[in-house]
Amino acid sequence: MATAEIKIGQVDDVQELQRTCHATVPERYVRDGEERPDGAKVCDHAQIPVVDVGELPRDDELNKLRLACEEWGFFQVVNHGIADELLDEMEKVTREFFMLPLEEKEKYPMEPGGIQGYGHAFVFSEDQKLDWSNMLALGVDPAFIRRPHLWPTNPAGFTETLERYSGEVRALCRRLLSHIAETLALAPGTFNDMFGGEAVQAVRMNFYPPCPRPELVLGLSAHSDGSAVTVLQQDASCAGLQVRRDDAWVPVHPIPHALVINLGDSLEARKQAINLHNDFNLHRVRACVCGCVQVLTNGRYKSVEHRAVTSEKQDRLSIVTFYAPAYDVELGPMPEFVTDDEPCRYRRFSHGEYSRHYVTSKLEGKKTLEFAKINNSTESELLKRTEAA
Ligand SMILES: O=C(O)CCC(=O)C(=O)O
Ligand SMILES: [Fe+2]
Repeated sequence: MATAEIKIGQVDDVQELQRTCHATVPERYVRDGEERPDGAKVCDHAQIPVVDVGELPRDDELNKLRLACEEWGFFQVVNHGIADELLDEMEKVTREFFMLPLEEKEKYPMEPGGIQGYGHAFVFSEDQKLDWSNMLALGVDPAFIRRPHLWPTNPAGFTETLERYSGEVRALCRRLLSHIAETLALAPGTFNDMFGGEAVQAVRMNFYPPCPRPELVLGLSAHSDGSAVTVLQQDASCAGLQVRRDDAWVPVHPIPHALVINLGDSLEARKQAINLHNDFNLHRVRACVCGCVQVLTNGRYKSVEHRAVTSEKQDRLSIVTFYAPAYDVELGPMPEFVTDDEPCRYRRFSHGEYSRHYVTSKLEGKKTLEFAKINNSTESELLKRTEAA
Protein backbone atom coordinates (compact mmCIF):
# COMPACT_ATOMS: atom_id res chain seq x y z
CA MET A 1 0.00 0.00 0.00
CA ALA A 2 1.53 3.32 -1.00
CA THR A 3 2.23 5.66 1.88
CA ALA A 4 0.42 8.54 0.17
CA GLU A 5 -2.91 6.67 0.22
CA ILE A 6 -2.92 6.19 3.98
CA LYS A 7 -4.66 8.73 6.18
CA ILE A 8 -4.49 7.51 9.72
CA GLY A 9 -4.95 10.73 11.65
CA GLN A 10 -3.24 11.37 14.96
CA VAL A 11 -1.74 8.18 16.43
CA ASP A 12 -0.26 8.93 19.83
CA ASP A 13 2.53 7.17 21.62
CA VAL A 14 0.57 5.27 24.27
CA GLN A 15 3.18 5.59 27.03
CA GLU A 16 3.08 9.39 26.58
CA LEU A 17 -0.70 9.31 26.46
CA GLN A 18 -0.87 7.33 29.67
CA ARG A 19 1.27 9.92 31.44
CA THR A 20 -1.05 12.74 30.43
CA CYS A 21 -4.55 11.30 30.16
CA HIS A 22 -5.09 10.65 33.91
CA ALA A 23 -8.49 9.00 34.38
CA THR A 24 -9.80 9.28 30.83
CA VAL A 25 -9.13 7.39 27.63
CA PRO A 26 -9.40 9.18 24.26
CA GLU A 27 -12.42 8.15 22.18
CA ARG A 28 -10.25 6.53 19.51
CA TYR A 29 -9.25 3.79 21.97
CA VAL A 30 -12.75 3.14 23.34
CA ARG A 31 -14.11 -0.08 21.85
CA ASP A 32 -17.71 -0.76 20.92
CA GLY A 33 -19.62 -2.97 23.35
CA GLU A 34 -18.94 -6.47 21.99
CA GLU A 35 -15.26 -5.72 21.32
CA ARG A 36 -14.65 -4.66 24.91
CA PRO A 37 -12.77 -7.02 27.21
CA ASP A 38 -16.05 -8.00 28.89
CA GLY A 39 -18.09 -7.92 25.64
CA ALA A 40 -17.98 -11.73 25.52
CA LYS A 41 -17.65 -14.33 28.26
CA VAL A 42 -14.20 -14.69 29.84
CA CYS A 43 -13.66 -18.28 30.90
CA ASP A 44 -11.26 -18.14 33.83
CA HIS A 45 -11.36 -21.82 34.78
CA ALA A 46 -10.11 -23.23 31.44
CA GLN A 47 -6.36 -23.43 30.74
CA ILE A 48 -4.41 -23.89 27.53
CA PRO A 49 -2.37 -27.14 27.61
CA VAL A 50 1.24 -27.32 28.78
CA VAL A 51 3.67 -29.46 26.74
CA ASP A 52 7.01 -30.66 28.09
CA VAL A 53 9.37 -30.41 25.11
CA GLY A 54 12.00 -32.47 26.94
CA GLU A 55 9.61 -35.42 26.88
CA LEU A 56 8.97 -35.28 23.11
CA PRO A 57 8.65 -37.43 21.04
CA ARG A 58 7.49 -39.87 23.74
CA ASP A 59 4.05 -41.17 22.75
CA ASP A 60 2.02 -39.64 25.57
CA GLU A 61 3.66 -36.21 25.20
CA LEU A 62 3.26 -36.35 21.42
CA ASN A 63 -0.39 -37.12 22.00
CA LYS A 64 -0.66 -34.10 24.29
CA LEU A 65 0.87 -31.98 21.53
CA ARG A 66 -1.58 -33.40 18.97
CA LEU A 67 -4.57 -32.58 21.18
CA ALA A 68 -3.15 -29.12 21.90
CA CYS A 69 -2.88 -28.43 18.15
CA GLU A 70 -6.26 -29.94 17.30
CA GLU A 71 -8.33 -28.54 20.11
CA TRP A 72 -6.59 -25.32 21.06
CA GLY A 73 -4.03 -24.17 18.48
CA PHE A 74 -2.28 -22.71 21.56
CA PHE A 75 -0.12 -24.23 24.29
CA GLN A 76 2.68 -23.35 26.67
CA VAL A 77 6.01 -25.17 26.47
CA VAL A 78 8.33 -25.94 29.37
CA ASN A 79 11.77 -27.60 29.14
CA HIS A 80 12.07 -25.90 25.78
CA GLY A 81 15.87 -25.68 25.84
CA ILE A 82 16.25 -21.88 25.91
CA ALA A 83 18.17 -20.81 29.01
CA ASP A 84 16.23 -18.79 31.62
CA GLU A 85 19.12 -16.29 31.67
CA LEU A 86 18.73 -15.55 27.97
CA LEU A 87 14.96 -15.06 28.35
CA ASP A 88 15.59 -12.72 31.30
CA GLU A 89 18.24 -10.80 29.36
CA MET A 90 15.92 -10.40 26.37
CA GLU A 91 13.16 -9.12 28.62
CA LYS A 92 15.58 -6.73 30.33
CA VAL A 93 16.94 -5.08 27.16
CA THR A 94 13.46 -4.85 25.65
CA ARG A 95 12.03 -3.23 28.74
CA GLU A 96 14.99 -0.83 28.84
CA PHE A 97 14.24 0.13 25.24
CA PHE A 98 10.59 0.94 25.98
CA MET A 99 11.64 2.98 29.03
CA LEU A 100 13.81 5.31 26.91
CA PRO A 101 12.59 8.85 26.28
CA LEU A 102 10.28 9.11 23.27
CA GLU A 103 12.78 11.08 21.18
CA GLU A 104 15.29 8.24 21.57
CA LYS A 105 12.75 5.57 20.50
CA GLU A 106 11.66 7.74 17.58
CA LYS A 107 15.11 7.31 16.06
CA TYR A 108 13.74 3.97 14.82
CA PRO A 109 10.41 5.08 13.31
CA MET A 110 7.83 2.82 11.73
CA GLU A 111 6.52 4.49 8.60
CA PRO A 112 2.75 4.80 8.11
CA GLY A 113 1.64 1.51 6.59
CA GLY A 114 5.03 -0.03 7.48
CA ILE A 115 5.67 -3.00 9.73
CA GLN A 116 9.21 -2.50 10.98
CA GLY A 117 10.47 -0.07 13.60
CA TYR A 118 8.90 1.64 16.61
CA GLY A 119 5.30 2.75 16.21
CA HIS A 120 1.88 1.38 15.35
CA ALA A 121 1.39 -1.27 12.69
CA PHE A 122 -1.94 -2.24 11.15
CA VAL A 123 -3.44 1.27 11.27
CA PHE A 124 -4.97 2.15 7.92
CA SER A 125 -7.74 4.70 8.46
CA GLU A 126 -8.71 7.65 10.58
CA ASP A 127 -11.82 6.00 12.01
CA GLN A 128 -10.05 2.77 13.07
CA LYS A 129 -9.98 2.07 16.82
CA LEU A 130 -6.46 2.01 18.22
CA ASP A 131 -4.72 -0.48 20.48
CA TRP A 132 -3.46 0.51 23.91
CA SER A 133 0.16 -0.45 23.21
CA ASN A 134 3.45 0.59 21.67
CA MET A 135 5.44 -1.79 19.54
CA LEU A 136 8.89 -2.35 18.11
CA ALA A 137 8.90 -4.77 15.19
CA LEU A 138 11.98 -6.07 13.37
CA GLY A 139 12.62 -8.48 10.51
CA VAL A 140 15.35 -10.94 11.52
CA ASP A 141 15.72 -13.54 8.76
CA PRO A 142 16.50 -13.93 5.91
CA ALA A 143 19.07 -11.12 5.77
CA PHE A 144 17.30 -9.22 2.98
CA ILE A 145 14.28 -8.43 5.20
CA ARG A 146 16.51 -6.74 7.83
CA ARG A 147 16.41 -3.00 8.22
CA PRO A 148 19.62 -2.52 10.26
CA HIS A 149 18.95 1.21 10.84
CA LEU A 150 15.83 0.22 12.82
CA TRP A 151 17.72 -2.07 15.24
CA PRO A 152 18.21 -0.04 18.43
CA THR A 153 21.78 0.73 19.43
CA ASN A 154 20.39 1.87 22.77
CA PRO A 155 20.32 0.07 25.19
CA ALA A 156 23.80 -1.30 24.60
CA GLY A 157 23.70 -5.02 23.93
CA PHE A 158 20.18 -5.01 22.45
CA THR A 159 21.29 -6.25 19.03
CA GLU A 160 23.61 -8.97 20.37
CA THR A 161 20.93 -10.23 22.75
CA LEU A 162 18.26 -10.25 20.03
CA GLU A 163 20.63 -12.15 17.69
CA ARG A 164 21.33 -14.82 20.29
CA TYR A 165 17.69 -15.03 21.32
CA SER A 166 16.48 -15.30 17.71
CA GLY A 167 18.94 -18.12 16.98
CA GLU A 168 17.60 -20.11 19.93
CA VAL A 169 13.96 -19.38 19.09
CA ARG A 170 14.57 -20.45 15.50
CA ALA A 171 15.99 -23.79 16.70
CA LEU A 172 12.93 -24.24 18.94
CA CYS A 173 10.56 -23.48 16.04
CA ARG A 174 12.29 -26.08 13.87
CA ARG A 175 12.14 -28.61 16.68
CA LEU A 176 8.45 -27.95 17.32
CA LEU A 177 7.63 -28.11 13.61
CA SER A 178 9.27 -31.51 13.38
CA HIS A 179 7.19 -32.78 16.31
CA ILE A 180 4.04 -31.18 14.89
CA ALA A 181 4.73 -33.05 11.64
CA GLU A 182 4.99 -36.28 13.68
CA THR A 183 1.58 -35.61 15.27
CA LEU A 184 0.18 -35.57 11.73
CA ALA A 185 1.93 -38.85 10.91
CA LEU A 186 4.23 -36.96 8.53
CA ALA A 187 7.99 -37.45 8.35
CA PRO A 188 9.59 -35.16 10.99
CA GLY A 189 11.43 -33.05 8.38
CA THR A 190 8.31 -32.31 6.31
CA PHE A 191 7.64 -28.71 7.31
CA ASN A 192 11.27 -27.74 7.80
CA ASP A 193 12.21 -29.06 4.33
CA MET A 194 9.22 -27.33 2.85
CA PHE A 195 9.88 -23.97 4.50
CA GLY A 196 13.27 -23.78 2.84
CA GLY A 197 16.61 -22.30 3.85
CA GLU A 198 15.13 -18.81 3.75
CA ALA A 199 12.36 -19.37 6.31
CA VAL A 200 11.11 -15.98 7.49
CA GLN A 201 11.59 -14.89 11.09
CA ALA A 202 10.42 -11.60 12.57
CA VAL A 203 10.04 -10.31 16.09
CA ARG A 204 7.49 -7.94 17.58
CA MET A 205 7.89 -6.49 21.04
CA ASN A 206 4.64 -5.18 22.51
CA PHE A 207 4.55 -2.87 25.49
CA TYR A 208 1.20 -2.30 27.20
CA PRO A 209 1.24 0.64 29.64
CA PRO A 210 -1.27 0.56 32.52
CA CYS A 211 -4.64 1.90 31.37
CA PRO A 212 -6.99 3.98 33.57
CA ARG A 213 -10.05 2.28 31.96
CA PRO A 214 -8.94 -1.25 31.00
CA GLU A 215 -12.56 -2.36 30.62
CA LEU A 216 -12.97 -0.06 27.59
CA VAL A 217 -9.85 -0.79 25.55
CA LEU A 218 -7.85 -3.61 23.97
CA GLY A 219 -4.06 -3.81 24.23
CA LEU A 220 -4.00 -5.67 20.91
CA SER A 221 -7.03 -6.28 18.65
CA ALA A 222 -8.26 -9.85 18.17
CA HIS A 223 -6.38 -11.55 15.34
CA SER A 224 -4.78 -14.78 14.22
CA ASP A 225 -1.10 -14.79 13.27
CA GLY A 226 0.02 -15.02 9.65
CA SER A 227 3.00 -17.20 10.62
CA ALA A 228 3.36 -20.98 10.72
CA VAL A 229 4.27 -20.96 14.42
CA THR A 230 4.55 -18.10 16.87
CA VAL A 231 6.67 -18.12 20.04
CA LEU A 232 5.53 -15.65 22.69
CA GLN A 233 7.49 -14.71 25.77
CA GLN A 234 5.45 -12.81 28.32
CA ASP A 235 5.82 -11.04 31.59
CA ALA A 236 5.56 -13.56 34.43
CA SER A 237 3.88 -11.00 36.68
CA CYS A 238 0.98 -9.78 34.57
CA ALA A 239 -1.54 -11.78 32.51
CA GLY A 240 -3.07 -10.16 29.43
CA LEU A 241 -3.13 -12.65 26.56
CA GLN A 242 -6.53 -14.22 25.87
CA VAL A 243 -7.35 -17.03 23.45
CA ARG A 244 -10.71 -17.46 21.71
CA ARG A 245 -12.44 -20.71 22.61
CA ASP A 246 -15.91 -21.00 21.01
CA ASP A 247 -17.78 -17.92 22.23
CA ALA A 248 -15.50 -17.17 25.17
CA TRP A 249 -12.02 -15.79 25.85
CA VAL A 250 -9.60 -17.91 27.88
CA PRO A 251 -6.84 -15.99 29.72
CA VAL A 252 -3.34 -17.45 29.46
CA HIS A 253 -1.81 -17.57 32.94
CA PRO A 254 1.93 -16.96 32.69
CA ILE A 255 4.23 -19.77 33.88
CA PRO A 256 7.66 -18.31 34.68
CA HIS A 257 10.13 -19.02 31.84
CA ALA A 258 7.59 -21.03 29.85
CA LEU A 259 6.89 -19.89 26.27
CA VAL A 260 3.48 -19.69 24.63
CA ILE A 261 3.25 -21.33 21.21
CA ASN A 262 0.47 -20.81 18.73
CA LEU A 263 -0.17 -22.09 15.24
CA GLY A 264 -0.50 -19.55 12.48
CA ASP A 265 -2.81 -19.34 9.49
CA SER A 266 -0.44 -21.23 7.28
CA LEU A 267 -0.65 -24.51 9.22
CA GLU A 268 -4.44 -24.70 9.44
CA ALA A 269 -5.81 -27.78 7.76
CA ARG A 270 -8.94 -29.79 7.92
CA LYS A 271 -9.99 -32.67 10.16
CA GLN A 272 -9.95 -35.93 8.32
CA ALA A 273 -8.43 -39.37 8.35
CA ILE A 274 -4.78 -39.20 7.38
CA ASN A 275 -3.16 -42.17 5.84
CA LEU A 276 0.16 -41.03 4.57
CA HIS A 277 2.68 -42.72 6.74
CA ASN A 278 3.97 -45.03 4.09
CA ASP A 279 3.61 -43.16 0.85
CA PHE A 280 4.93 -39.80 2.00
CA ASN A 281 6.76 -38.22 -0.86
CA LEU A 282 8.59 -34.94 -0.47
CA HIS A 283 8.53 -34.15 -4.17
CA ARG A 284 4.74 -34.32 -4.25
CA VAL A 285 4.50 -32.14 -1.21
CA ARG A 286 6.85 -29.54 -2.64
CA ALA A 287 4.79 -29.39 -5.79
CA CYS A 288 1.51 -29.17 -3.96
CA VAL A 289 2.27 -27.09 -0.92
CA CYS A 290 -0.57 -24.69 -1.08
CA GLY A 291 -0.84 -23.21 2.50
CA CYS A 292 0.95 -22.41 5.81
CA VAL A 293 -0.26 -24.60 9.15
CA GLN A 294 -4.01 -23.96 8.78
CA VAL A 295 -3.78 -23.97 5.01
CA LEU A 296 -1.23 -26.81 4.75
CA THR A 297 -3.34 -29.06 6.92
CA ASN A 298 -6.51 -28.05 5.04
CA GLY A 299 -8.01 -26.99 8.36
CA ARG A 300 -7.06 -29.98 10.54
CA TYR A 301 -4.96 -27.72 12.74
CA LYS A 302 -6.32 -24.23 13.14
CA SER A 303 -4.82 -20.86 13.79
CA VAL A 304 -6.74 -19.41 16.71
CA GLU A 305 -7.88 -15.88 17.40
CA HIS A 306 -6.29 -14.13 20.33
CA ARG A 307 -6.03 -10.64 21.79
CA ALA A 308 -4.36 -8.76 24.63
CA VAL A 309 -6.15 -6.88 27.40
CA THR A 310 -4.59 -4.29 29.69
CA SER A 311 -4.38 -3.73 33.42
CA GLU A 312 -5.10 -0.64 35.47
CA LYS A 313 -2.11 -1.08 37.75
CA GLN A 314 0.62 -2.86 35.84
CA ASP A 315 2.38 -2.51 32.52
CA ARG A 316 3.04 -5.65 30.50
CA LEU A 317 5.62 -6.74 27.95
CA SER A 318 5.46 -9.47 25.36
CA ILE A 319 8.19 -10.55 22.93
CA VAL A 320 6.71 -12.37 19.98
CA THR A 321 8.59 -14.28 17.27
CA PHE A 322 6.83 -15.23 14.04
CA TYR A 323 8.30 -18.10 12.04
CA ALA A 324 7.04 -18.75 8.53
CA PRO A 325 7.98 -20.36 5.20
CA ALA A 326 10.30 -18.62 2.72
CA TYR A 327 8.39 -16.07 0.67
CA ASP A 328 8.63 -18.04 -2.56
CA VAL A 329 7.20 -21.25 -1.07
CA GLU A 330 3.89 -22.04 -2.69
CA LEU A 331 1.26 -22.92 -0.12
CA GLY A 332 -1.98 -24.84 -0.24
CA PRO A 333 -3.49 -27.96 1.37
CA MET A 334 -1.13 -30.90 1.21
CA PRO A 335 -2.62 -33.77 -0.80
CA GLU A 336 -2.68 -35.97 2.31
CA PHE A 337 -5.38 -33.74 3.76
CA VAL A 338 -7.63 -33.51 0.71
CA THR A 339 -10.15 -36.27 0.03
CA ASP A 340 -13.59 -36.61 -1.57
CA ASP A 341 -15.13 -35.97 1.84
CA GLU A 342 -12.78 -33.16 2.67
CA PRO A 343 -12.37 -31.09 -0.47
CA CYS A 344 -9.64 -28.55 -0.84
CA ARG A 345 -10.60 -25.51 1.25
CA TYR A 346 -7.79 -23.17 0.31
CA ARG A 347 -6.33 -22.06 -2.96
CA ARG A 348 -2.63 -21.95 -3.77
CA PHE A 349 -0.62 -18.84 -3.17
CA SER A 350 2.93 -18.01 -2.27
CA HIS A 351 3.76 -17.16 1.32
CA GLY A 352 5.04 -13.81 0.02
CA GLU A 353 1.59 -13.01 -1.42
CA TYR A 354 -0.10 -13.91 1.86
CA SER A 355 2.40 -11.95 3.86
CA ARG A 356 1.77 -8.83 1.76
CA HIS A 357 -1.96 -9.24 2.20
CA TYR A 358 -1.59 -9.75 5.97
CA VAL A 359 0.50 -6.66 6.63
CA THR A 360 -1.74 -4.40 4.59
CA SER A 361 -4.94 -5.42 6.40
CA LYS A 362 -6.07 -4.32 9.82
CA LEU A 363 -6.08 -6.90 12.61
CA GLU A 364 -9.61 -8.27 12.60
CA GLY A 365 -10.12 -11.77 13.92
CA LYS A 366 -9.44 -14.36 11.25
CA LYS A 367 -10.50 -12.16 8.34
CA THR A 368 -7.11 -12.18 6.65
CA LEU A 369 -7.42 -15.94 6.06
CA GLU A 370 -10.45 -15.27 3.80
CA PHE A 371 -7.78 -14.41 1.23
CA ALA A 372 -6.88 -18.08 0.96
CA LYS A 373 -10.33 -19.67 1.15
CA ILE A 374 -12.05 -21.39 -1.70
CA ASN A 375 -15.68 -20.44 -1.40
CA ASN A 376 -17.50 -22.65 -3.79
CA SER A 377 -17.50 -26.32 -4.63
CA THR A 378 -16.90 -25.78 -8.36
CA GLU A 379 -13.63 -24.01 -7.66
CA SER A 380 -12.69 -26.73 -5.22
CA GLU A 381 -13.51 -29.46 -7.76
CA LEU A 382 -11.51 -27.67 -10.42
CA LEU A 383 -8.50 -27.47 -8.13
CA LYS A 384 -8.76 -31.16 -7.34
CA ARG A 385 -8.74 -32.00 -11.04
CA THR A 386 -5.78 -29.74 -11.72
CA GLU A 387 -3.99 -31.41 -8.85
CA ALA A 388 -4.69 -34.88 -10.25
CA ALA A 389 -3.54 -33.95 -13.77
O1 LIG B 1 0.95 -9.55 23.92
C1 LIG B 1 0.36 -10.59 23.74
O2 LIG B 1 0.16 -11.41 24.62
C2 LIG B 1 -0.17 -10.90 22.34
C3 LIG B 1 0.77 -10.50 21.25
C4 LIG B 1 0.36 -11.02 19.91
O3 LIG B 1 -0.58 -11.76 19.77
C5 LIG B 1 1.11 -10.62 18.71
O4 LIG B 1 2.04 -9.77 18.80
O5 LIG B 1 0.79 -11.15 17.61
FE1 LIG C 1 -0.64 -12.67 17.74
